[in-house]
Amino acid sequence: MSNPVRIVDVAVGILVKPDGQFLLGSRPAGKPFAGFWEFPGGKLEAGETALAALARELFEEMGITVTAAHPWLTQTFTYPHATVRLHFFCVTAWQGDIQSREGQQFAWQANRALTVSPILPANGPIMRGLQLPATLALSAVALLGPETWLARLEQALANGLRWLILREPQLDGTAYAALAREVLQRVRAHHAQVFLHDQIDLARELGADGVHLSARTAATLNARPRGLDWVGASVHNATELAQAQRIGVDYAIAGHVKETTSHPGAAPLGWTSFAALTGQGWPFPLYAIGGLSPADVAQAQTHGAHGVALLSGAWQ
Ligand SMILES: Nc1nc2c([nH]c(=O)n2[C@@H]2O[C@H](COP(=O)(O)OP(=O)(O)OP(=O)(O)O)[C@@H](O)[C@H]2O)c(=O)[nH]1
Ligand SMILES: [Mg+2]
Repeated sequence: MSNPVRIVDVAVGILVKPDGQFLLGSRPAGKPFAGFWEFPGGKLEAGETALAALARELFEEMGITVTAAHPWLTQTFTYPHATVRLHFFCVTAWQGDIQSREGQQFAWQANRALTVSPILPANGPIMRGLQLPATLALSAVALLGPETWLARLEQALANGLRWLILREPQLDGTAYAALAREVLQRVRAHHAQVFLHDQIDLARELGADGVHLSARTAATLNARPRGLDWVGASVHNATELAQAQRIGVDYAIAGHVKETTSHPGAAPLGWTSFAALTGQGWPFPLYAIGGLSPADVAQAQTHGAHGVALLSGAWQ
């Protein structure tokens, strides 16, 4: 008789400092993968929620009391010894000094400059997800006209804009390609990243950082487009999220959350339905979109988002 696969639920905490550094700990001797680096956390007990397990484990392992944490993403990974479902949380505030209660070492790490290794095998996509900024901007040529928007773009770059999706469905192929060339040149000077919208071949040709897929285009793909660093998708429901997962996106944008002038008449999801979607546990970070501003980041995160995607809100 074959046993059904038993899934071990694990709550994992990514302690993040305001400067973006996060904490890794070394796995104590005697456990599987001893000496590997991981985020603190451990298995859920019977009847326990992931958030309660997180608080208990972080207190047991490091003596801190979690005071602010939001769900981030969920990864399922099969090891030789077990299949684990890792419920990752971003922990942004805690009380107490971090103590090594299990003989583990701790190290604050900066993304893309890890000084410790090896990391637990399941955690690769996590490191990538941690590179994503809290706000993504969508271009607004249609809204503001090319000159005003390019001027606002310069301003936003000077103010720290890092990721831009160039989405201008009103432009024909030639005009879009010309804009993409211009924007890539400007944005590069600021070490920000540009994603082209639905234009996979053009993104490769121009060396853009990635492609952002409409839900409609994502639905036509069987696999992640090759040769691009980043692939994201827009989604509106669980079916589209499942398709995004199938093709292996790095992030998704879900909405729209509030009423927005760009989708007049379409009923907004609202935060409750948004949280129900994120709560299904997707293996990539999710951004909320639709009538949002940078001030909505914290609220989006309490509803399971990584951050917010902004259209008009990015250019004010
Ligand atoms: N804590 C933690 N566990 C992870 C991470 N990534 C990952 O694959 N795991 C896996 O999750 C599983 C459970 O984690 P754990 O060993 O910390 O569980 P625990 O604290 O309850 O330990 P215990 O059973 O000895 O009491 C292990 O199979 C571990 O390999 C991670 O970043 N942090
Ligand atoms: Mg543990």
